[in-house]
Amino acid sequence: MTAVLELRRVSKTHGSGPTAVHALREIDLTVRGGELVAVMGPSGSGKSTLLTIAGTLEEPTSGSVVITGHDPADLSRNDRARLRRQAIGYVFQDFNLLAGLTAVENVALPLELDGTPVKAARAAAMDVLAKLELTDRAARDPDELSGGERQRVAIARAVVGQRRLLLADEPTGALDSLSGETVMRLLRRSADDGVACVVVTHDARMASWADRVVFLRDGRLADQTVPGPGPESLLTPGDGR
Ligand SMILES: Nc1ncnc2c1ncn2[C@@H]1O[C@H](COP(=O)(O)OP(=O)(O)OP(=O)(O)O)[C@@H](O)[C@H]1O
Repeated sequence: MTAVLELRRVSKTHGSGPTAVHALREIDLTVRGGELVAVMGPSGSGKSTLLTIAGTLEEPTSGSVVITGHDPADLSRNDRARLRRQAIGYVFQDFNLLAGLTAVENVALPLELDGTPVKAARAAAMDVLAKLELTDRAARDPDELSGGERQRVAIARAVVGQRRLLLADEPTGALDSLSGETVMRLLRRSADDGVACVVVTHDARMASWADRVVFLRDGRLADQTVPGPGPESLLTPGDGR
């Protein structure tokens, strides 16, 4: 499969001088369609920064980002916004579902914003919700759903349409382990359908769903492993193996 996301020597520095924070240092990372990559590392190691830069929500201080062959820095504001809407799906820990819109309206929204007629957008949204076994929750408002259901709706919204890249920041963090497994299974299924998925997680069990785990330490890519048969293989990265 071709590369969907390429980070080339990406660095991000906040501020300057002695108080500068080097959130990322010369990160090289390529994620292909069909691949699920987990990003792990201690608090403050740069995981969220990596995700927001990969999602074009923030610009690197140096280095380049290529998404489906485009460097967002070379695109006009409008084209960058289109790339963001059409090619990239985001799942955040706090879901970000809009209150006052039903589940299906939330999922259809990105398509409608992009000009898909309402009826077609709702039909596509219902298809995705059905895949996530949420058909009977489609007409509910977010506050009438459980945490796990809300997270599945957020994933449905992230994958609706022809997204090539799915970025998830601690998508299982607020969930019990059963709901967390469901979310990881969905991300796995998206990857198996050809989407490039990057998921930040603290949880080695969740990372064991990935094809590859990258470890960040102090903004550097410290290690990469392929999950073994059990999650315990991820618990001691970089231990001299
Ligand atoms: N806007 C900002 N201004 C200054 N420093 C920032 C800013 N955003 C992030 N940082 C710093 O950059 C570093 C990396 O932050 P980031 O949020 O990417 O870490 P993380 O690995 O996601 O952490 P956590 O696991 O706690 O969410 C941290 O030291 C953080 O304090």
